[in-house]
Amino acid sequence: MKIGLLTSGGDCPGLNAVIRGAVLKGVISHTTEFVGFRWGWRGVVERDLMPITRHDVRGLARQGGTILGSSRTNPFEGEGGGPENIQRMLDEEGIDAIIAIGGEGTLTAARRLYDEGGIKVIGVPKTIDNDLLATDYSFGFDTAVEIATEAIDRLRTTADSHGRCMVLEVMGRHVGWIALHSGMAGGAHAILIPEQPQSIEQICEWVESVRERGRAPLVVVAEGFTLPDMTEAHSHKGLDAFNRPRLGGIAEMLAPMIEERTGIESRATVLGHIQRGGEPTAYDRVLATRLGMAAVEAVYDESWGNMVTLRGTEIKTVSIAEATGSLNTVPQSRYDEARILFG
Ligand SMILES: Nc1ncnc2c1ncn2[C@@H]1O[C@H](COP(=O)(O)OP(=O)(O)O)[C@@H](O)[C@H]1O
Ligand SMILES: O=P(O)(O)OC[C@H]1O[C@](O)(COP(=O)(O)O)[C@@H](O)[C@@H]1O
Ligand SMILES: [Mg+2]
Repeated sequence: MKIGLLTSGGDCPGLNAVIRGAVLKGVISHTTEFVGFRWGWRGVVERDLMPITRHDVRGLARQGGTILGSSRTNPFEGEGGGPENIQRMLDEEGIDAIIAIGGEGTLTAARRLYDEGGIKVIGVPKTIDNDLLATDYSFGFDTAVEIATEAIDRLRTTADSHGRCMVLEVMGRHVGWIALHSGMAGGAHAILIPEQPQSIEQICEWVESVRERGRAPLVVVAEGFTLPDMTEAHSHKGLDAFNRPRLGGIAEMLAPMIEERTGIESRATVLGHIQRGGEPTAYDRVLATRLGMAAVEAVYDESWGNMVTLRGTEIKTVSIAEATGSLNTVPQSRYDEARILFG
C-alpha cells in the first residue's frame, strides 16, 4: 500500500503531527509506503511529490507549519487537474490512496474528486477557527487560544499602567470560537464575534462600566465581527487566492470609535498569523497524532470519501459531506454564558 499525503488551505500548528502520526501508524502497524504531495493540491496537479520515510518524521510532533507546504490550488483546474488526470497520475506513481489534510475547502475538493471520479481519498479536518461542524475540535485551535490568551494577559498589564482600553483582534472569519475561549480565559470585558453583532453603544456601555470600577477595559474581537450597520466583515487587504476578502482591521476601526465616544484612550492590537505559527500545544499534538493514525486505518478500511473526526474523546469516521454542509458556530447559550462576565 502506498499513500499520498497532502496539506492544503491555511496552515495551523499540528499539521506535521498528523503527518508523523500517519507515517508511524502505517510503518509500524502495516507496511505502508508514503509520499507527500508538495503545496497541497498543487503537488497532485503538477505531480510534485517526495517520499516520506519514518526517518523524515522524527521530532515532527512539535514542529509548527507543514513540511509539505500548503496552497489554495483547485485540483479541478490546470493541465493535470480533474479526476481523470489525477487517477492516471496516481496509477503511474503506484499510489493507492490520498489522505488530504485541510479545511472545508480542501475537504469539499476531496469529496468531489471521490464523487465525480472515484479517487480514493480520506480527509483529515483542519481549522484554526474551529468552524467545522463534523468534528468537536480540530488541532491548531487550542494552540491559537493559548497564544491569544497570553496576548490578553500581556495587554492587561500595559493597559492597567495607563488606564487605557485595549482592543485585541483575533482570527475567526465566520465563527468566534478563538475570541470566545481566549476572552473567557483572559477575563476580557467584552467579546465580539461574527455570530453576535453588537452596537457601538453597547460596546461603549461595557467599556465605561469597566472604567467606573477602576479597571482598564479589554475587548476581544474576532476579525469577522460586524457592527449592525455593516453588510460584511471589515476588509481592506484585497482578495485571497480563492477570491475571498482578506479580513483584518476591525480592531483598528473600533478603538478610535470607543475613544471618541468614551474619552478613554484606546489602542488596537491585531494578533494575525502569530496565532497560526510555532509549536502546537500538547493537546493539539495528541489530537493531530490520533487523527493521522486514524486516517491510515480509514484507508485500510477503504472508507473512501470519508474523514476522521473527534467526537467527544473518541476518533470516529464520518462522511465529508457532514463536515462541509454547515459551520460550527458559537451557540447562543455559550455566548450568553460568556456575556455574564462582560462590563
Ligand atoms: N467546491 C470546491 N471544489 C473544488 N475545489 C475547491 C472547492 N472549494 C475549495 N476548493 C479548493 O480547496 C482549496 C483550499 O480551500 P480553502 O477554503 O482555501 O482552505 P481550507 O481547506 O483551509 O478551507 C481552495 O483553494 C480551492 O482550490
Ligand atoms: O491569511 P490566510 O492564509 O489567507 O488565512 C487567513 C484566514 O484563515 C483563517 O485563519 C481560517 O483558517 P481555517 O480554515 O484554518 O479555519 C481565518 O480566520 C483567516 O481569515
Ligand atoms: Mg476554508
